[in-house]
Amino acid sequence: MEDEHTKSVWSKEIPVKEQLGIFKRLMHFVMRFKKEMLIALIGAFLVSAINMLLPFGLQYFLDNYLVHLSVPAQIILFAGLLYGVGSLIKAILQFTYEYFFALGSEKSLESVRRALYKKLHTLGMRYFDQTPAGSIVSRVTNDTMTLSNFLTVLGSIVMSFFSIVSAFVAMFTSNFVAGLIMLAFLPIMLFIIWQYSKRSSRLYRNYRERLSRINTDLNESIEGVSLIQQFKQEKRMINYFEDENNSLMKTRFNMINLNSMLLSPLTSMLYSLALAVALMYFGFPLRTTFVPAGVVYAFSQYLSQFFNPISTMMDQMTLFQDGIVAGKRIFKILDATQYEPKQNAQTGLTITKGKIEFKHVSFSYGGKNEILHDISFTVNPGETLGIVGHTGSGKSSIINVMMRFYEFHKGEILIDGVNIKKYPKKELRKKLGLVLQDPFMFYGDISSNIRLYNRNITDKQIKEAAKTVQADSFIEKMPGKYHAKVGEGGSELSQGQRQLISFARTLVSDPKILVLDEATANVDTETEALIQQGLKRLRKGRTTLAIAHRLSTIADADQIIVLDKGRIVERGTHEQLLAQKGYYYNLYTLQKKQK
Ligand SMILES: Nc1ncnc2c1ncn2[C@@H]1O[C@H](COP(=O)(O)OP(=O)(O)OP(=O)(O)O)[C@@H](O)[C@H]1O
Repeated sequence: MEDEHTKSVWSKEIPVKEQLGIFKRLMHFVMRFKKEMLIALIGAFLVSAINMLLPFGLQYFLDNYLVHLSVPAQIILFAGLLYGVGSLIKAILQFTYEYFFALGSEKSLESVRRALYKKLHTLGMRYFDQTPAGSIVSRVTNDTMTLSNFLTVLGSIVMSFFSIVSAFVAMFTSNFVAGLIMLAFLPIMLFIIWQYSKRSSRLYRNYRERLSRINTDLNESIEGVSLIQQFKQEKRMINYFEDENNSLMKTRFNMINLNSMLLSPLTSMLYSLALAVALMYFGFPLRTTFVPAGVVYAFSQYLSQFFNPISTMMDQMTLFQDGIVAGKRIFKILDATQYEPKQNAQTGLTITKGKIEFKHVSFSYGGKNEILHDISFTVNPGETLGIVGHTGSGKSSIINVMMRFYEFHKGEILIDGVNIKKYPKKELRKKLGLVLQDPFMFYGDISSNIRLYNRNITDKQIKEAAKTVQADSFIEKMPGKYHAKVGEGGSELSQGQRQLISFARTLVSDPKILVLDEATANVDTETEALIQQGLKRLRKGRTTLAIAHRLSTIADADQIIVLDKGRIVERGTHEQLLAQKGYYYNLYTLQKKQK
């Protein structure tokens, strides 16, 4: 999906200086594969040299032998053989150039993709809050593909450059004055290229913008199909799409017009003109010296070696610009600075007991609006802390700072008496188990979703864990059992089943501390009972922070804190809080009435 980020990049022209900067950085990736690129460059150079030599050889043969009526058969044979060998060497060199260039380009692209993916894993939640997932996917896939075109164009530009230079060298060697006359066509060509590039880049930007709008529309109408049908929005959507589609076609049409006017016809007209001028010069009646036919032949070859690459280059100019834009968007990710909160990897500290202390913790997502204010509590090893409060009161935010998804700037969080920031990330992730309301399922099977590709976990352990959290019975009923396929996002599993699998997943990783966002929605009473039992078993012997939407589920918690607008407004056990007849009491009675 294209997005606002995309649009802003397309609608603005990138200043030349910035384009050069992007180009240099892209070349940095390419230069990692110097060996391949150097071989390709030598290949391209030699191909151009042969392109220059072959007509030269033919010119020599024409002027020295073919003009005479009787040419010895050996000479003809030798000339034919020489030309054949030359063409064969050219083909081999062409292959070498293309092969090594493709190899270098693909390796460069692979390294760009790797760098992007690696970078994404260093970025914090803040980055993902601000960047639409669709745009990230499009950066890693589409934009790197666009870079592939860009590199192909780059190769063709190098090749064209060699071809143009060698054509000129050959023309000057063959006939200096004619070469000079042909040089006059160069500024004309450059002028046409300049004019073409100005117009085509504007049209191309326009085209991409419209295409991106169509993509966004399409995406919206697929994702929101139920809403569209429910509110009878089909007609409006179709009309809107038609308008966009029409504009796209018009822009595309303008592009085709420009290309069909400027691209081939103009260059081939100029080529014919140049050829005519050359022929006129060679056949000029007042000439005192005779110009041999071979020279005329070679000249016509050199002229086509000059004009053809120019029209190819013009044709590919938009792809080149496309590559620069793709590069800009890729570097935007590589330069992002919203890193995940830092942990100290050197300390080697381990979490053994699981005591949690929040001391005057305050937190904001963007650094402006404080969401959590002065939060303090202690949870002793093995105890459960229930967190309750209205929607938006800050429950998930407490989990977010506890899990180190976001950095907090005021106060302290201690685990086993040590500042949470001092634990290596690996230790933290190992000892803190997070169970979310709607757990994510990976593409694969049930067992890989429980094991999460940790090879140290045996099948037996998986089954034990599933049994403990009561997931085993439904897994055993599935076709394929523990190897039953799980599609993208686990859509063919019910929410309750996904919950139970995620419990098993957490149980096999055996964390010291559990962080739970309690599941409530859309499960039947039977599954609810299963989930509650599973949770109870999961919590056993572990320190637990649990967000509870249904208060009955944490009635047995050792301590409950009640949040309101990011502050703790009440704390105590279920009974103590009910007796206070405050927020908790009100929430509890409200929920009872709703039942
Ligand atoms: N990623 C985020 N970026 C910016 N603000 C956020 C983000 N997540 C939550 N908030 C804001 O922080 C406040 C607290 O949200 P939080 O999700 O912690 O509430 P909650 O109590 O868990 O709500 P719920 O019960 O609906 O899940 C809300 O005002 C919300 O708009």
